[in-house]
Amino acid sequence: MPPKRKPTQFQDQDQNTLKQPLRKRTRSQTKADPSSSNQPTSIRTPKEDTSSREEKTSPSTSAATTITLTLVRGDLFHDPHPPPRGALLLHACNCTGTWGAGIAKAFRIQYPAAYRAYRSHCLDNAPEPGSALLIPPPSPASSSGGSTGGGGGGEADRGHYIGCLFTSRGKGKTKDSAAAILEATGRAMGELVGRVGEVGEGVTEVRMPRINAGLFEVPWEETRRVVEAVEVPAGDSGGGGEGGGTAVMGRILVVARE
Ligand SMILES: Nc1ncnc2c1ncn2[C@@H]1O[C@H](COP(=O)(O)OP(=O)(O)OC[C@H]2O[C@H](OP(=O)(O)O)[C@H](O)[C@@H]2O)[C@@H](O)[C@H]1O
Repeated sequence: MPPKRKPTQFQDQDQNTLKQPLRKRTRSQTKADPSSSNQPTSIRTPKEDTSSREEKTSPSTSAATTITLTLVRGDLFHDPHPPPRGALLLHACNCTGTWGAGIAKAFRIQYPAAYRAYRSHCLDNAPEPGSALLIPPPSPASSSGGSTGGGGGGEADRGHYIGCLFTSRGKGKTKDSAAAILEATGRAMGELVGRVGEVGEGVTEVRMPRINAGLFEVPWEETRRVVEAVEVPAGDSGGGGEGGGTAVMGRILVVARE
């Protein structure tokens, strides 16, 4: 049952001051996830001055926990430090099966096995906007097979999960409207929270770029409000590890290049 979304009770903290980048790591036992045979798991249904300081934006506190976004300036794949093993990297995807430009293209080059999993999912299952796909780290064998001009074998060593948020059916000129993208973003994030709670006990931290803010042309503030209204079930820290499970989805690092 995906977590509900609360009406946006967005409380901007000091929007214009960014502090030092995060240094903290969320360490957890990185256990192999027994339920993932390296197969992606799909889900049906359904900042601001970015100088090199961090801005914590969190919604008003209430009994229910919602996602907190922490903005840091830098490059998703390198700052504030390279993603540790078990990191979950999210990005906004179209449903057509292509990561053709922007950060999606960088993902395709650096995570060729994940790209193949995403593409197969699109071709085989025709995902709808508002769904999400959680792709576990590949096994060494599967990530060496084939490449889309990418980083090849390093993918398995890095041990990163890739999270695809299907926020628009189309891309480029056929992308969905901003309103539709925002609506799909909330649902997709909610579904991903649920999925990470079910099979993501190996996830050590979650990071993403300012999704939808570039090629999808949706103002970042709008996406941020939607994401910070997504509920995260309190207390579930996954399969007994030090991290992982639903709780890790409660604190997402947003790495903004500009
Ligand atoms: N290394 C990096 N580190 C940190 N931030 C980085 C970065 N590289 C770029 N950014 C910034 O991250 C924001 C969103 O980056 P994007 O504009 O790419 O994505 P979007 O979410 O708006 O749109 C998705 C569609 O774009 C793709 O292209 P195709 O349709 O395949 O052709 C997909 O497949 C979808 O369809 C922008 O602020 C970029 O400046």
